[in-house]
Amino acid sequence: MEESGGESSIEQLTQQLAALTQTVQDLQGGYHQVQNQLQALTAAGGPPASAATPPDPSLNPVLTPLSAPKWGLRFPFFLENPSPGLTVSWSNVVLSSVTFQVAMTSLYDDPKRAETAEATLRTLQRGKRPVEEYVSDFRRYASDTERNEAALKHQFRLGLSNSLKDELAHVGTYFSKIISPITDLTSSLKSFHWSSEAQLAFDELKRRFTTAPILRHPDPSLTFPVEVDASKSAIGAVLSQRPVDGMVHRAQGSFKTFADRKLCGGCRTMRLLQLLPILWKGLFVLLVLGFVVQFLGKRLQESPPQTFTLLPPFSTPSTPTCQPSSHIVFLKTHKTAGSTVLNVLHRYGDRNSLTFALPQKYQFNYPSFFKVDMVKGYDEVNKTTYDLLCHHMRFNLPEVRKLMPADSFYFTILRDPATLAESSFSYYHSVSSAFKKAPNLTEFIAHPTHYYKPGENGNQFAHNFQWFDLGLDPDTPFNESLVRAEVRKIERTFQLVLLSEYFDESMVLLKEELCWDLDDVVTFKLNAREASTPLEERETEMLRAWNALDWYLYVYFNRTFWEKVERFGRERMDTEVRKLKERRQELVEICLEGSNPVRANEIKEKSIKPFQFGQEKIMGWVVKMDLEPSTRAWCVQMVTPELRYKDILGARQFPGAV
Ligand SMILES: Nc1ncnc2c1ncn2[C@@H]1O[C@H](COP(=O)(O)OS(=O)(=O)O)[C@@H](OP(=O)(O)O)[C@H]1O
Repeated sequence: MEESGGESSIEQLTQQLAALTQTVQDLQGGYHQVQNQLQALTAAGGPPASAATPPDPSLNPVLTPLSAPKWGLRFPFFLENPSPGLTVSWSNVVLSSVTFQVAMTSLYDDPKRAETAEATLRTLQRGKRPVEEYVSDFRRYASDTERNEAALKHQFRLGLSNSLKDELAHVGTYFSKIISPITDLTSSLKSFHWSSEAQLAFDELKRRFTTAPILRHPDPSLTFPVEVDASKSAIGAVLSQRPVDGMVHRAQGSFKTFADRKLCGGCRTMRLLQLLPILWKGLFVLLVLGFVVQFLGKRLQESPPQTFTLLPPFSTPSTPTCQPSSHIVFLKTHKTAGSTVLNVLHRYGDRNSLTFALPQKYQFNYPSFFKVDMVKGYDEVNKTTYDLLCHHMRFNLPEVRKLMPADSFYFTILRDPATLAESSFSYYHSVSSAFKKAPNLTEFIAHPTHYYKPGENGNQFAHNFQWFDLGLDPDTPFNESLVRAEVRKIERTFQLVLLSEYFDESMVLLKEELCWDLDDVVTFKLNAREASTPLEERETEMLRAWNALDWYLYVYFNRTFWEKVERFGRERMDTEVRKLKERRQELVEICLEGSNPVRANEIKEKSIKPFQFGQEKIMGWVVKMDLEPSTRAWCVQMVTPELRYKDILGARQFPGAV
């Protein structure tokens, strides 16, 4: 858990518990008041108040741990009416205990509680996003009519997750039919066209989201599922019912943040919508929640902090306005600063316990097309999904979609094909048949077709390299309308295309899109060569002409990049880039010996030595030794080379695997 201010997580948890206990007392007070009013009414001969049915003592709730979480994140406990003969349940422990403390002590001894809570914590740590938050984001977008029109459409364009579709389907009987013109747009088989039907569906959806919900009484004869959710920074529970109409009816919800950052969607205060008829059960829910808070608190206190605490924080966290993304596809193109971007993703996933779709071995069988069976741990039957997919591959969208959640954020990075070709020539000289045949770069530039034959070994490195990585044919003759059509398809898939020449601006846009913090995207340059060969202007032009498909791609996304910067605001971008550079400098001074990268042989620590390949010297960094351990761990993460970090993540994700 991240520290906020000087308050420890356990102190915050204790406060949460105290607040919950207070709420329980309030509920008890409310219940007695209602009882008194009922008695007064009955004594006066008035009609019994149907909304305030007193709890039936025969409805003693039972807490049942589910064998497997049914809806991903949710949720381990159900309250049910017991069958005759059922033995002691936790609820009985809670309800018959003299004090809350006594009840908690008994609960700690229950082995099932520990198992279930641990499983919950594991699932929750994966950082999946609850449907409720998605929906509440939607509501927020939808109600802010003018300004967020584009944002709402964008949400649809990203694709709706299955759980969200489920949730939306419950909003109205014909709802799924209503939105089908929009959900169809997310199909990989169709191109994205915002039709008039989509607009109508969109308007209807918006109307439904912004109209008030209708309250109804819960049915005391039915089950009340308790949905519990927690992350490192918050915990929440919702009591709901799914009566015969099949719709989810939320009865009561509580959401508490442990620290005041970034949980905009969930910063809801306790709402007691239908308090009276469920008073008795509501009381129980809060007791359960209290125990979960205590338990998680104990766990968090026991586990070592995963994030740095002694580095000075960059700035006071701002008021949250968005929800951080944790489902991400990054197409790591070659020789485009992808390793530096990858380090950002490795660190973020590592610190937030996200799951990575990792290659079985070194790479996803590059240069073959990506396939799901190349992913470690992928289970065809259970359709495993992952939070992050970010290692080198030849892109293959239908296969990627099989294992990445529908709401994943797709992005990639491009570089001017001329400088990329210069880097590629030196790096892949020994593995590309075309490069091997050419006596030097100048000769290759002068007569590329003399050396290059399509399909020969390693020749993807020598011609329209980025086009190839994107899953397209690098030897397609240039035809503007066909190329434009392909590029538009790429644009529909990737929400953001970064440029390695504008790396800092790229990181600011990325941070903005993912709703991350500045510290998440601060980097040291990785995988850089000691020296490069400067290109003459004419050579640059010739390399761009030889790689015409890549050049078209680059020019197109250069334009969209700067349009994004315009929308972001030029001045704002300048300010953010300045902050990023300042923070990088600060971290250089904290973490590194010297401010320049060094050759591998000058780095004594084996785990951070840069991987060497090809003719050139690949540079790395020396991390200061005399740092406080958590600060040092942070610094080491920032310079850990790609393959080493991949192995660390693999070992964590598949403990015991060879
Ligand atoms: N922050 C930043 N800004 C600009 N450029 C950067 C940055 N980080 C890495 N680089 C340059 O990217 C080149 C390495 O790219 P990759 O890491 O994608 O290479 S690889 O395909 O993973 O081997 C390599 O380029 P060359 O030095 O020309 O080979 C790096 O210098």
